[in-house]
Order: sequence, then C-alpha cells, then structure tokens
Amino acid sequence: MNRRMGLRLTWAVLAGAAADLAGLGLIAAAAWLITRAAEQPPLAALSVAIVATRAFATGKGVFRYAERLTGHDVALRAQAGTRERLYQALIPPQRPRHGGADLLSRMVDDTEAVQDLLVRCLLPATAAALAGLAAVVIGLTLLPVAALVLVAGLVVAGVALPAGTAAAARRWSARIAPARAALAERVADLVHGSADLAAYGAGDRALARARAAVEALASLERRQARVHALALAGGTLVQGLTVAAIVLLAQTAGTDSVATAVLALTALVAFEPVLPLAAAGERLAGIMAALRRLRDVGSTPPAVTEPATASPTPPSPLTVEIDDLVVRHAPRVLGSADVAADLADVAAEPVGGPERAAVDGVSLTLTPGKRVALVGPSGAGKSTLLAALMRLVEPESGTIRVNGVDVRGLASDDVRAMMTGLTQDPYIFQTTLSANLRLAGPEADDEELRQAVREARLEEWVERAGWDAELGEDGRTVSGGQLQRLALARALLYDPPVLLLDEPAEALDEEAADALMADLLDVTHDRTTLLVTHRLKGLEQVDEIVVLEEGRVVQRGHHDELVTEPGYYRDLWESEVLTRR
Ligand SMILES: Nc1ncnc2c1ncn2[C@@H]1O[C@H](COP(=O)(O)OP(=O)(O)OP(=O)(O)O)[C@@H](O)[C@H]1O
Repeated sequence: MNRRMGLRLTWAVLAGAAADLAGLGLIAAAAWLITRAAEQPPLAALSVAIVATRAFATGKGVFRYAERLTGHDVALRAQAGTRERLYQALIPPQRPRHGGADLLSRMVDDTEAVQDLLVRCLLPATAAALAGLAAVVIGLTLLPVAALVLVAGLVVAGVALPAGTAAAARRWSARIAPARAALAERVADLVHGSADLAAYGAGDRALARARAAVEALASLERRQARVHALALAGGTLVQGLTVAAIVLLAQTAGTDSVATAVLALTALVAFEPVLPLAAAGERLAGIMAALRRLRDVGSTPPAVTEPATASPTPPSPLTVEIDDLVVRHAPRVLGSADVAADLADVAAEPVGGPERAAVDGVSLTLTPGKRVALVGPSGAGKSTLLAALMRLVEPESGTIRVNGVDVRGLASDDVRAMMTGLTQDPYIFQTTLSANLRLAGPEADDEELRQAVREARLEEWVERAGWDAELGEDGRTVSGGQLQRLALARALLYDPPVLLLDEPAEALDEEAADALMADLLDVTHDRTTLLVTHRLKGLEQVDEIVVLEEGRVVQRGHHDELVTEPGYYRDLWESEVLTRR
C-alpha cells in the first residue's frame, strides 16, 4: 500500500470513529439532558447539553457520510489495483493451472474480497475499538467497576464472538466450497451438454443429479445460517446482560439517576458498532481464502523465463536450428485449484508420476524458404514442438537458435514476432469478421485483408456474410471449417518470417481440406514454414518431412523416400490412398 492510500485509509478510519463517537456522545448527552430535565433545573443549566446533543446528532450524519465516501473510495481503489496486478500476472503465458471459469471467479469475486476486507472488516473494527474505548473512558469517570463490566462485555461481543464466527466460517466453507463446486459442475454440464443430454434422453437424470447437488448445498447453508443467527443473538444477549449488570452495579453503588442513565445508555450504544463484528468475522474467513487464491494466481510462475536483458532480434532471413530439444510438461493438477485453496489444507496433487517428455531429443533445421512438415500420431509431440518454438513452454534441455542466437536470450514477444502462426485451438472473438482478422494486422489495408482471405479460401463466405458480420464468442456462430480458415487467414496476414501452422486442414471435409492444403502449399512456396499435418497429400512438395512418435524423430526425409520405408508414414499414406479410391 502506498502512502496516499495509507492516508486515505486513515481519513476513512477517523471519519468512521468520529461517527461512532458522535453517536456515543449523542446518547450520553441526550440521556443526561432527559434525566436532568426531569429534575426541572433552570434552562441555562441545560443549554450546553442541548447544543451538544444537536452538534452530536449533526456530526454523526456528516461523519458517517464522510466515512462511506472515503472508505468506499479507498476500497474501490484497492480493488482496482488488485485487478490490475492480476491482469499483469496473467499477461505472460502461464502453466495452465486455472480454467477460464475459475479465473473469471478470481477476477470478479475474489477481487471484491479486497473491498470487503477494508469496508466490512478493517474500518468497522477500528472504529468500533475507538468508540468502545471512549465509552469505557466515560464509564471510568462515572463508575470504574461499571467500566470494567463494559470492557468484559465488549471483549466478548467484539473479540470472542467474531473469532468464533471466523473459525466456524472456515469450517463451514471447507464443507460448502466442494458442495458449491459440485453444483457448478452439474450446472455447467446441463448448460453446455444440453444438446447431448436431449439427444440421448439423459436430461432427467442430469437434472436429478443437479437437484441433489442443490439440496446438499442448501442443507449445508441452512445449518450454517442457524449458526450465524445464534452468533448474532449471542451478541445481543451479551449487550443486554452488560447493560443490566451496569444498572445493577450503579444502583448498588448508589450512583445518582443521571449518571446511571448516562452509564446504561452509553454502554448500550457502545455495542452498536461492535455487534456487526461477528458477521465481519464470518466474512473474514471467506476474504482470507479469496486473498490466498489471488496470491496463488500472482505466484504462478510464467511458463518461460524472460532474460534479464534481451538480445536484439536477429534480422531476416532467419535460420532456425533446433538441437536435441527435450520438452516435458508439468504434471497435471488434480481438481479445481479454487476448491483446493478453499480447503486450504488440501494441497493440489499432481496426478500420476512425472510426465514423459512430450518432445524427446528432436533436432531440426529450418533454413530460409525451407518448408518442413511434421507428421505423427496423436500425442506425438508436434504441437509441443511448435509451442517451444513460440516460447510458450520452456524446454528442459537442448537449444533453439535463430541465426545463431539462443531464443532464451530473446524476449518471448520478439520470438513470437519471428515465429508464429496458426495454433491448435484458435480463438474467434465476439466482434466483426474483419476485426477478427485485423487482430493479426491492425495496419493492414483492404487489399492485404482480401489477399489473406483469398489464400485461406474464405472468399466465398466473406462475400456472403460480409466483412461486418458479427461473429459469436469462441466462433460459436461459425462452422468448424470457417473457424479454421479464418484463423489461417489471420496467420497469413501476420506473415511472420517463420510460419508455423498446426493442422490447418483440421475440421474440413476431404475436398475442402485437399483444396486448402494445395493452396497452402502454393502460398507457402519460398516461405520458411513448419507445417503440422495429418494429411499427406501434397507433401511431396515440401523440402523435408519429419515423423515424430512419442516425442522422438523416427523417420525423416522426402516423401518419395518415406513412402518406400516401412513405418508410420507409409502406413498412413497407404490408408489415405485407399480411402481416396
Ligand atoms: N499442457 C499440457 N500439460 C500436460 N501435458 C500435455 C500438455 N499438452 C500436451 N501434453 C501431453 O504432451 C504429449 C504431446 O502432446 P502434443 O499436443 O504435443 O501432441 P500432438 O502430436 O500435437 O497431438 P495431436 O496430433 O493430437 O494434436 C501428449 O502426451 C499430451 O498428453
């Protein structure tokens, strides 16, 4: 927290405390005024109390307004700062530890916890402590033993009860968080899987499971609400007992009626800011869990380490040399990190043993204008190799050099400016078709856009739909083939010195895929390209074909050589030829 925030927070605390003190003063002055007035003294004897009562009444409103204004100002600023830091923590590619929904909840709910920490916990607790202190001082001046009773009551209601509610909330959240996560999963299944559930008549069963999850959560929440209500009732009981004890003590000590009234009413009012602390204690448990989750996102290490001082980007033309590269993915994490954080003690467990290397000693050279095709069965490590080239994963060993410069010495953004292209899961944004393309070329003119669209064989659709057609989130309003071609057009528009293409013909029908591959092999002529593909037709045009299996290069060469060698390539080629007949 910087100095200005600290200052704003101090003002908010002071305003809150002043409002509570004014409330206390108002009751003390009013109690004195009423009881003294009953004794019918001359009016002059009451004038100070009358003015004080008015001043306290006005002051209470003004200070409360000031507290709300400054308190919310400081809390909203703190929340905005937390959100900004979270965004910044998310910018560098990370190991995928949190899913989209989980991150969204951290972004929205957990950052609100920062606001609640200040507005609902820290400010009220400080103001309540100051008001309590003032009430005790008033008590000490009138009847010290009553002040002691007041201290005891305030400590029970303001410290013991909130500590109890915080502990209970921690225990309850350990039971409620998994129930809530289970319900969220059931609802997500119902929403996203509605078409499949309807197709197989499984809707009723899924609904019954969701209802059971609702019931389980509701039952836990009802029990938690009972504990909450008991705690609040306990606070009010302590308040009543304290006031009764003070009145009794005052009467036993023979205190006059004016002082007794002041003592009793001051004690009553001193509890006002203290009683909500039981609810604040309960909220505090959730807030601490949210802050832990935020820290967890902030502490997620970036997927790759940036150099302390980045080397300058080598000038084109570029030669990329991959030498004995080994890439191993981090073990997958069991369950939602969110739930794990809520349970606090349940550490996120890696599933299974250490992962086998996804890329295991691959060497490959891309000279300017050379086209290399990477083929291999699913899970062979093709996309992982592309991810290593784009600096999205850190290799375990081996090197990638561009014109002799190790990519680890370059800023990862600079590496991606040199080597990038079509990724395996392209994302289509909820905006117009042309804006989706311009993502890869904000400066591109209309002719460049049209050329990229032509090269990706997207012309017909663009003509039909129009450049301003609004596309749905994640490309939900476009077909799989259109989505793939749009992403390809993006890559072609960006036109990096080394073009990486991950299965460009994926999700297209045979004819469209053949046509796209033929065009692609045309447009990549003389472009340095690394092409991951499952289709072998046309690969006789590329300079080298590398066959990967279980992360290792098992065959490499030209199409004509590979179709004569027994192995994955020849088998795939034969089955492709057979299906084309
Ligand atoms: N983010 C990840 N975390 C952990 N393991 C991963 C991750 N991504 C891929 N893997 C694993 O690494 C191995 C190689 O995966 P990769 O996606 O590179 O294969 P691929 O050859 O591109 O497969 P496909 O042709 O199906 O796309 C697989 O065993 C896969 O399960």
